[in-house]
Amino acid sequence: MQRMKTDFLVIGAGSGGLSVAAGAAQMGAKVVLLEPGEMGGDCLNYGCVPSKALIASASRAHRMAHAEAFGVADVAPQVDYAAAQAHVAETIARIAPMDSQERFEGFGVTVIREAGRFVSPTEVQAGAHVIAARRIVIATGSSPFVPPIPGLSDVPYLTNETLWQLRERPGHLLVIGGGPIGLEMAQAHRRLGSEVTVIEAQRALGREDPELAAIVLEELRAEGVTILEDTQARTVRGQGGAIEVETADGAVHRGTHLLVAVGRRPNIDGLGLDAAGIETAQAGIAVDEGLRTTNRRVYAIGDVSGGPQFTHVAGYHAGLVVRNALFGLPVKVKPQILPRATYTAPELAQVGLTETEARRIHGDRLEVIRLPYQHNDRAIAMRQSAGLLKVMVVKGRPVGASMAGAQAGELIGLWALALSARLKMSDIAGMVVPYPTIGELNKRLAGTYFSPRLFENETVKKVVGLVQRWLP
Ligand SMILES: Cc1cc2nc3c(=O)[nH]c(=O)nc-3n(C[C@H](O)[C@H](O)[C@H](O)COP(=O)(O)OP(=O)(O)OC[C@H]3O[C@@H](n4cnc5c(N)ncnc54)[C@H](O)[C@@H]3O)c2cc1C
Ligand SMILES: NC(=O)c1ccc[n+]([C@@H]2O[C@H](COP(=O)([O-])OP(=O)(O)OC[C@H]3O[C@@H](n4cnc5c(N)ncnc54)[C@H](O)[C@@H]3O)[C@@H](O)[C@H]2O)c1
Repeated sequence: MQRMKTDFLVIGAGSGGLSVAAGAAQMGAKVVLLEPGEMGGDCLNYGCVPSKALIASASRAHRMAHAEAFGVADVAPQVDYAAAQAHVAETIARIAPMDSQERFEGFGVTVIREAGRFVSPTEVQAGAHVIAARRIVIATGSSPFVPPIPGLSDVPYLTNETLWQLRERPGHLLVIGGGPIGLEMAQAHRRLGSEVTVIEAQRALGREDPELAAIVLEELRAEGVTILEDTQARTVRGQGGAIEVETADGAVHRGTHLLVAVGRRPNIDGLGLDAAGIETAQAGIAVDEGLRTTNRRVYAIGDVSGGPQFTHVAGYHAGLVVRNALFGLPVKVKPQILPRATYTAPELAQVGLTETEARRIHGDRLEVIRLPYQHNDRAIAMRQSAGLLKVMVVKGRPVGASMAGAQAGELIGLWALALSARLKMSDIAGMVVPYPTIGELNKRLAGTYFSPRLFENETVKKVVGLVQRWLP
């Protein structure tokens, strides 16, 4: 057994762990990083990157098939699914050097390609190494949750870990789960030419503002994705190429392939948390507002800590932990500044409070400012004018923003800044943006907040009248 000592031990080289390791090592700390699987974790290898690459292929196919309105003849795209998956693999390969062992060793990080397991409150065993560390960061992420549906384990099913190995296009893809994974992949496959049926036990995109989710669901349905809501998958049977899902209403849905996307479970098995006095909660490792576990020397970040499961959240957690552990600065997670986006077309994005949450918290003080995309010249030119922005405002400051429409994932960035920097609506209204851009929607929405105050205000009218009388 080889014994080592370090300042920082990071368990898991995904979005969160890599950010901690890079930050801490480049600021002079001694860092050991453990990873038994692929460097880069879920996001690079099985999540964000492959899904967005496949969505890009699907978007190309869709545009070819829907060009006529622009004066360009529609063509039926000849989809080579294996080549689309090769594009996915190439995208991963192009990004992988950023997360590679070599790059991190270049920062001075000791990378050990083994799984870590606590053997005491301050020590972790990884293969033939026992590493004692002053601070330990658990960043082991999450895995697809596979529900105990009778028959599921007897049929070949896909998850986000195996979908990217598929080389034959599914003739009919059945998807259990209408969350972001299910719907992003449902639309991508439909656009690449598969029949797609989504089976959702409750409401599809159930975490989102229902009015905005409806805009996305309407488009997916219009493109031919069958989305069944309030429909629970009860049993699964069949074999590769001929799979049946029976739902609670007794209906039988037949397809060639099955994708299971019903949420995630935290990667805590085999970590030996008991040996370190680390407790778990329902959704993952229990942490306080500063991401410390019940063992004060150990932090948990990213998906395994049970909060919102996004790459940018894992990265944000990493920044807080580095600040706290290296400089002793107090840190606190601010859930209200964390955005999210679902990359369907149209996109769906959220930061801060939804309308329902804001109404519950702020009651009558809440103003909801709405702006449909149909007023945006660029959206009209691109025939992408289906969409809606809603911003929740209290006393002149935004407390939440929700939107569905083209580039919503880009538009939400400004509201994420507004919430984190506590900007006022007047700051957004005062910004000048280039014409014609989709981004003008943000400024125009802020203008909509002020228009009744300026244009329907008798005092303003009197002041203007007076000033005009005195001006030469
Ligand atoms: C299909 C899909 C699409 C997604 N799309 C997006 C998106 O568009 N945008 C977005 O923000 N998020 C997206 N996500 C979520 C995002 O991938 C995760 O939130 C993010 O990867 C979490 O980072 P993490 O560091 O917590 O975990 P991960 O990135 O999963 O890294 C955890 C690492 O820990 C390793 N590990 C596990 N156990 C051990 C152990 N005992 N010892 C050492 N190492 C261990 C794992 O092998 C893994 O490499 C998507 C997820 C999926 C599944
Ligand atoms: N664009 C992005 O940022 C992005 C994309 C994909 C995934 N992610 C992350 O990954 C996480 C996991 O995504 P997900 O879509 O797997 O999970 P999810 O929890 O968001 O959605 C799963 C859905 O499956 C449904 N469900 C559960 N059991 C079912 C059953 N037996 N039959 C039918 N439906 C059932 C649930 O009601 C829920 O709507 C997301 O919450 C998100 O944090 C992010």
